[in-house]
Amino acid sequence: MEEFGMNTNFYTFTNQKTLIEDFSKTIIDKLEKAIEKKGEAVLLVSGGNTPKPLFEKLRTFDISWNKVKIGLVDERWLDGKHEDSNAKLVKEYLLKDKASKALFIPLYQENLDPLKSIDICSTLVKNKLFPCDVLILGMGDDFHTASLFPNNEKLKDGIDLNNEKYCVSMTPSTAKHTRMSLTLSAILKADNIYLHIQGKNKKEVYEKALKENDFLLSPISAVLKNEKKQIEVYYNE
Ligand SMILES: O=C(O)[C@H](O)[C@@H](O)[C@H](O)[C@H](O)COP(=O)(O)O
Repeated sequence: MEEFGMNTNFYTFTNQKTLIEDFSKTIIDKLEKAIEKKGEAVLLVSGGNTPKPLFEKLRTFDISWNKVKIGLVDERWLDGKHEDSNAKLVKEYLLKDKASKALFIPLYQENLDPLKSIDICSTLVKNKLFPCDVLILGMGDDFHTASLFPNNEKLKDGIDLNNEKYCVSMTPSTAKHTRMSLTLSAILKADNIYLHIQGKNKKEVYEKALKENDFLLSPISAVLKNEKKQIEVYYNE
């Protein structure tokens, strides 16, 4: 079932399996079209639990993964071996089987202080991961997306559409670890932007976010209500 909002197309699936079947095919189609057109494709993914079955499905597709660059929409600033690292999550769930040939571009750099490395990370993301063909967001119950967290002093920079930097770093009050995140302006540069959410609770948060105009309280609302790009929302109960 499809519902069309201001800038959002909302696709509801009755279960995770049917969503993953449909969503993975949509993503693979975008990647293949990019490879056909440019000779390469860029996929940026978020962390969390929701994308795990999607990653496991994506890696089964037989496409030219050696022409796909995979990066992160955000990272907890941790060594790639730490259990909470998004790089670890991507390596464990996505960069296997057919997709093992993809080129992964990590955000975390051991010798950098994230709070002082925004310019370094922004340059890396801009030069190595953009133009971006597919960007997949998740959403927290606190209305965060990527690592753009509410009630955070750095969020203003993170969602300022005039901020030309591609990254922002913040230490959330509602989640563990200092983070490096793409900024809203970077996220909206992606050609195809998806929000992947699961469970009735997330649906309620999503519906509240559509009505919330204070983006400092609800960063996901800054994405959903943007005036530049269509957001494709994939949801199953
Ligand atoms: O690094 C992260 O934590 C993610 O990028 C984050 O934005 C995630 O997408 C949401 O927190 C949803 O996480 P779940 O899918 O686990 O609910």
